[in-house]
Amino acid sequence: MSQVAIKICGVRTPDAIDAAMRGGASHVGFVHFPRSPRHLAPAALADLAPRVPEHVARVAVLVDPDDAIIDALIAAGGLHVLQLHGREEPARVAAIRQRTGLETWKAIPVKSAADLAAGNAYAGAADRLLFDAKTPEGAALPGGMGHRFDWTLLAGHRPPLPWGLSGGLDADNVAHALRLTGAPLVDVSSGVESAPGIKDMDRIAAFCEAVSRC
Ligand SMILES: O=C(O)c1ccccc1NCC(=O)[C@H](O)[C@H](O)COP(=O)(O)O
Repeated sequence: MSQVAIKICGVRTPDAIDAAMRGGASHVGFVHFPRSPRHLAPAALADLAPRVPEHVARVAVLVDPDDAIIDALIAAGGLHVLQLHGREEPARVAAIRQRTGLETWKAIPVKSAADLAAGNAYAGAADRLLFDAKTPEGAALPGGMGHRFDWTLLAGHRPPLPWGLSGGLDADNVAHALRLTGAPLVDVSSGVESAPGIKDMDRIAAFCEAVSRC
């Protein structure tokens, strides 16, 4: 049985949550970013969140959020984790973590080896780094685009805080990614969808199955 934690990100429907639960996901991610096909407003989150069992972490994915939207999402979603996916500096991450008392993750966009080092500045500010593929300049979204980075960059990298791997993962490549990186947590969105924002239950099952075999 795999010890690797699984986050299914960008869920918008009860059946996607149920599929993630059947697959043994440890985290489900709710995206709040109006330009995203996965965007959920607080009211929609409030409808969906109770579907997630208590032992599974509800993660809000946010881009440079202000305190008001953080508070609205926490009130709506009974959140366990805030995933900051914008340009939040360490001081802002630390302030959000301190103010909310929630586990706080910082996404680190990666294209080259130099990008990995940017994560080190978040030691003491964040609870976890999420190494994700850097999306192209001018892209509509800072994540959730199915891009991957060179996973060999992570071989031998020892981040100073817990971490996870994200970006372009799917059922066919996740075992390879885990062999190369040894990631303790994997995060997927597009790779378990049939179209942007549309989760595919069979792909969720296949992804979780592939991770569980590792
Ligand atoms: O998924 C989105 O639409 C999104 C929008 C704005 C900021 C972050 C977003 N997603 C972040 C995630 O956690 C994704 O799971 C991660 O980037 C991996 O996505 P994918 O490559 O599609 O698996």
